[in-house]
Amino acid sequence: MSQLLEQAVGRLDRVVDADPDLKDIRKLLSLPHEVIERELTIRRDDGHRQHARAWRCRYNNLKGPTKGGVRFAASANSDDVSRLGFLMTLKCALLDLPFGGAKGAVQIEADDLTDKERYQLAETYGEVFADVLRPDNDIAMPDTATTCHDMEAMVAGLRHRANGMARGAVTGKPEDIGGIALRKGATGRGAWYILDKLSDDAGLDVCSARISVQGMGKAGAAFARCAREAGATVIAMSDSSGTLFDEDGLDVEQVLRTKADGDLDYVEDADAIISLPTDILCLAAVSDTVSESNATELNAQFVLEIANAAISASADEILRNRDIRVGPDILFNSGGIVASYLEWLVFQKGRTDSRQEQEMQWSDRLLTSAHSLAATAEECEGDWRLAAYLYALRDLNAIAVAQGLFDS
Ligand SMILES: NC(=O)c1ccc[n+]([C@@H]2O[C@H](COP(=O)([O-])OP(=O)(O)OC[C@H]3O[C@@H](n4cnc5c(N)ncnc54)[C@H](O)[C@@H]3O)[C@@H](O)[C@H]2O)c1
Repeated sequence: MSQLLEQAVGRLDRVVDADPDLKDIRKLLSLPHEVIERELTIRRDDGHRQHARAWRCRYNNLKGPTKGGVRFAASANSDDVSRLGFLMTLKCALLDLPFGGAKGAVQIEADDLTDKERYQLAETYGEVFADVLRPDNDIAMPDTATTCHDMEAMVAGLRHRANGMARGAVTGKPEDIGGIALRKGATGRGAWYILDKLSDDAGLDVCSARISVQGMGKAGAAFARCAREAGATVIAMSDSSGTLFDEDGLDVEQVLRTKADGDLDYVEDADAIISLPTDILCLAAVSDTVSESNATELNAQFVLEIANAAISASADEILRNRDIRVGPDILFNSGGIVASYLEWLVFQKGRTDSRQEQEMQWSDRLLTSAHSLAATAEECEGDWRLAAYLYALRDLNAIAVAQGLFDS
């Protein structure tokens, strides 16, 4: 097994210690169902061909068709794609969605591509995985560095390969081809919504909290906006180039506008945000941000993971010992997958509920899962990571047992 996946699956050992009945499902989840690796070729604007490795990991389909984002990243690899597919499996179980977990990636530096080349990249991903991506088998959606425009190109690619259910095989699409308005910013808004609903359990007054947000992309920006709108003070924001800080609070809209113009005036390097004194630190950038080497530097009361696998298992233990509570990724970044589920339902049902109905379904689903986590946490001395994994594993275990997958 590869290192990243091994570490992620290794976290399940604590879950089995808490509930030994889960040992069979832990074993079943230790390897992906399938990881498909293919070569993808695009024609650059100067005429030369560029080849790239592309993956689709269908980690587990106990609960239904697999679902997961597609990222374009120079650092993408099979191990990371599998780890993220594993986390998607747990997330769908915790949220009680009828999906298994998946993830896709293309190993490429997307920032180097022109708009035309980028369209071709997403379109080609759709073509190359047209035999896999179907609404009843595996459904793609946006992820790091991919947007609704990439999803539109992916739908076009599926269609080129006579995939007649292309719109149902991709969510996060623009609204004019079957996307839903609710999807925009759903991950960051969902993180804020859950934090607000669990604030009493966390011992936080979120509306008067001082908050730092690492990452100013789709998720971090939406979270920072919600925090500001609720009256919290966003004292720091960062991206890959540096950190902004103002003790009296940043003007989030102004920061995001200035970032769009490429004109930000950073006061610290990108890593500085990790150790700034704050009530809530929101990690909304990349995986593996907090490890054993910097977990002792954190100066926050509560750390919230929007980025998948932002905190390593050993860092989790350090934070636990320091009484710093962690809001785990599989709950706190689930606003996007729930919105994607509602978009997929539009294709399944052939009709769109009103925005208001969709908002209600979205918030109900998040609230139910937040309450499930809080109830399970009572068994786990308030450890939300353990509670989230315990709930998810029990759900998957019940299905596996009902399907007769384990020897009695
Ligand atoms: N957007 C979603 O719907 C969604 C859903 C679930 C999980 N996530 C996870 O949340 C994270 C962010 O997703 P996104 O969609 O906002 O991605 P994005 O690509 O839109 O934005 C990522 C942001 O992180 C910043 N960044 C990169 N390296 C950094 C560093 N070292 N320090 C500070 N900032 C850094 C980038 O500059 C950018 O602002 C990813 O890990 C993603 O997997 C996103």
